[in-house]
Amino acid sequence: MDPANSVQPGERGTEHGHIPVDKSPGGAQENKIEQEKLSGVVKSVHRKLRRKYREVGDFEKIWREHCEDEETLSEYALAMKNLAHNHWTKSCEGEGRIEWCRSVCQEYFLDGGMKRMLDKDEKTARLGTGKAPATPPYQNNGPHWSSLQTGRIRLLDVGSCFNPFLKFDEFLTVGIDIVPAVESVYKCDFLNLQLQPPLQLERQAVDTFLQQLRSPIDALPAELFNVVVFSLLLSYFPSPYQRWICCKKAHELLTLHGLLLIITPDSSHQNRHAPMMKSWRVAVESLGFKRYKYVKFSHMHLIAFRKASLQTSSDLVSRNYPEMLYIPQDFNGAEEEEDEEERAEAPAPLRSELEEEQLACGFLELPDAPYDSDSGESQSSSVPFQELEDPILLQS
Ligand SMILES: C[S@@+](CC[C@H](N)C(=O)[O-])C[C@H]1O[C@@H](n2cnc3c(N)ncnc32)[C@H](O)[C@@H]1O
Repeated sequence: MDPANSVQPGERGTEHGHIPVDKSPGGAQENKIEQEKLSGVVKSVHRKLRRKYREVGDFEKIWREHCEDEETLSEYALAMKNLAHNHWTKSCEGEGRIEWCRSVCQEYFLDGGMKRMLDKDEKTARLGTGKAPATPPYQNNGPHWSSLQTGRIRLLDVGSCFNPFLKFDEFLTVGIDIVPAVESVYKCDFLNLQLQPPLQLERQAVDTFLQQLRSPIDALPAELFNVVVFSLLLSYFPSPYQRWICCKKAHELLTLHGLLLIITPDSSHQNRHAPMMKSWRVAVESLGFKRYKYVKFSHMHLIAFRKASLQTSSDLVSRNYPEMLYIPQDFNGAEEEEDEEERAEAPAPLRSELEEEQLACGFLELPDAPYDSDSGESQSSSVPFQELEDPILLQS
């Protein structure tokens, strides 16, 4: 039986559908080979997109062709689902990106985090002007902070693949993907999603609207979601402009004070790509967000932004904000990509335990970044959900 085709935990109405991983010595070896094969499929799609972007330059054309390549897309979707369900269970447990998203939402919407942030904003405004704002921020036209304690948190998971949030009752989850790996995810190209005026409906009616969505989704009303998740999405795109379009759309789709959760792969030490993270922060905040949380796990950055304003302030004439959403691979030349391709095709050398762990996180690591055990020890597994000191990002 192809494990990727069996019932999985992300499916509507199913739970605990994990395929047991064969832990016998021979089985472990086979698992490893299988895992390498799967992460190879995923990585090669990313590489191919980057190569085409380098050669052709027109990201819209490349994207159109990519979305028409159904064979590659289906292979990718199956590989991704299989990796997540059957191979990332043990080694990456401390790296639970989905659990991190869940805990941030819990703290922000249900345990008073949003109220604390709004009180802080009010205090800052008071200090700035010397008087209290005419309307306290949480009584503006966004949702009253306490109203989110009833009702479910409306969550849009972009690039959902296997719908990992569906199993959590506190969310009314809408998973979208260009190639859904499970039936409960709606087919939708977020880059080309049309935005409509916001619904003028009561909460209950909005929930009903969301529960009645049908695949494919081509358009959605603005200000519909409390949370938008980009988990391992932005690095899929070869162009920073595509990442920018996504963040801008997320801003429009969120209710005031809603959260944008961005998870992006990076296996290096926290400080190695700190300038990149700072650059992302400036770009995303220019859209009307404020950073709420940041944490570095050993294989990824996890950032929560809250929509602090309905307006965006990005003046694209004075600063090239889209370019600020770069990733290290954007600067790879053809040669570096070819080297990577060759390395991927070469027979697997013997690996240390550490390298095995990195492999378990498959395609996550950035190409030039050696794993740094300091970061793993001090930032990840032991305190996975705590905000950690982030000296560089705090400097702006
Ligand atoms: C690396 S996978 C991440 C899957 C999942 N979010 C996770 O964290 O494991 C990236 C996913 O984004 C999807 N994707 C890429 N571009 C997209 C777009 N424009 N609209 C919707 N989904 C997209 C891909 O098909 C793929 O399933």
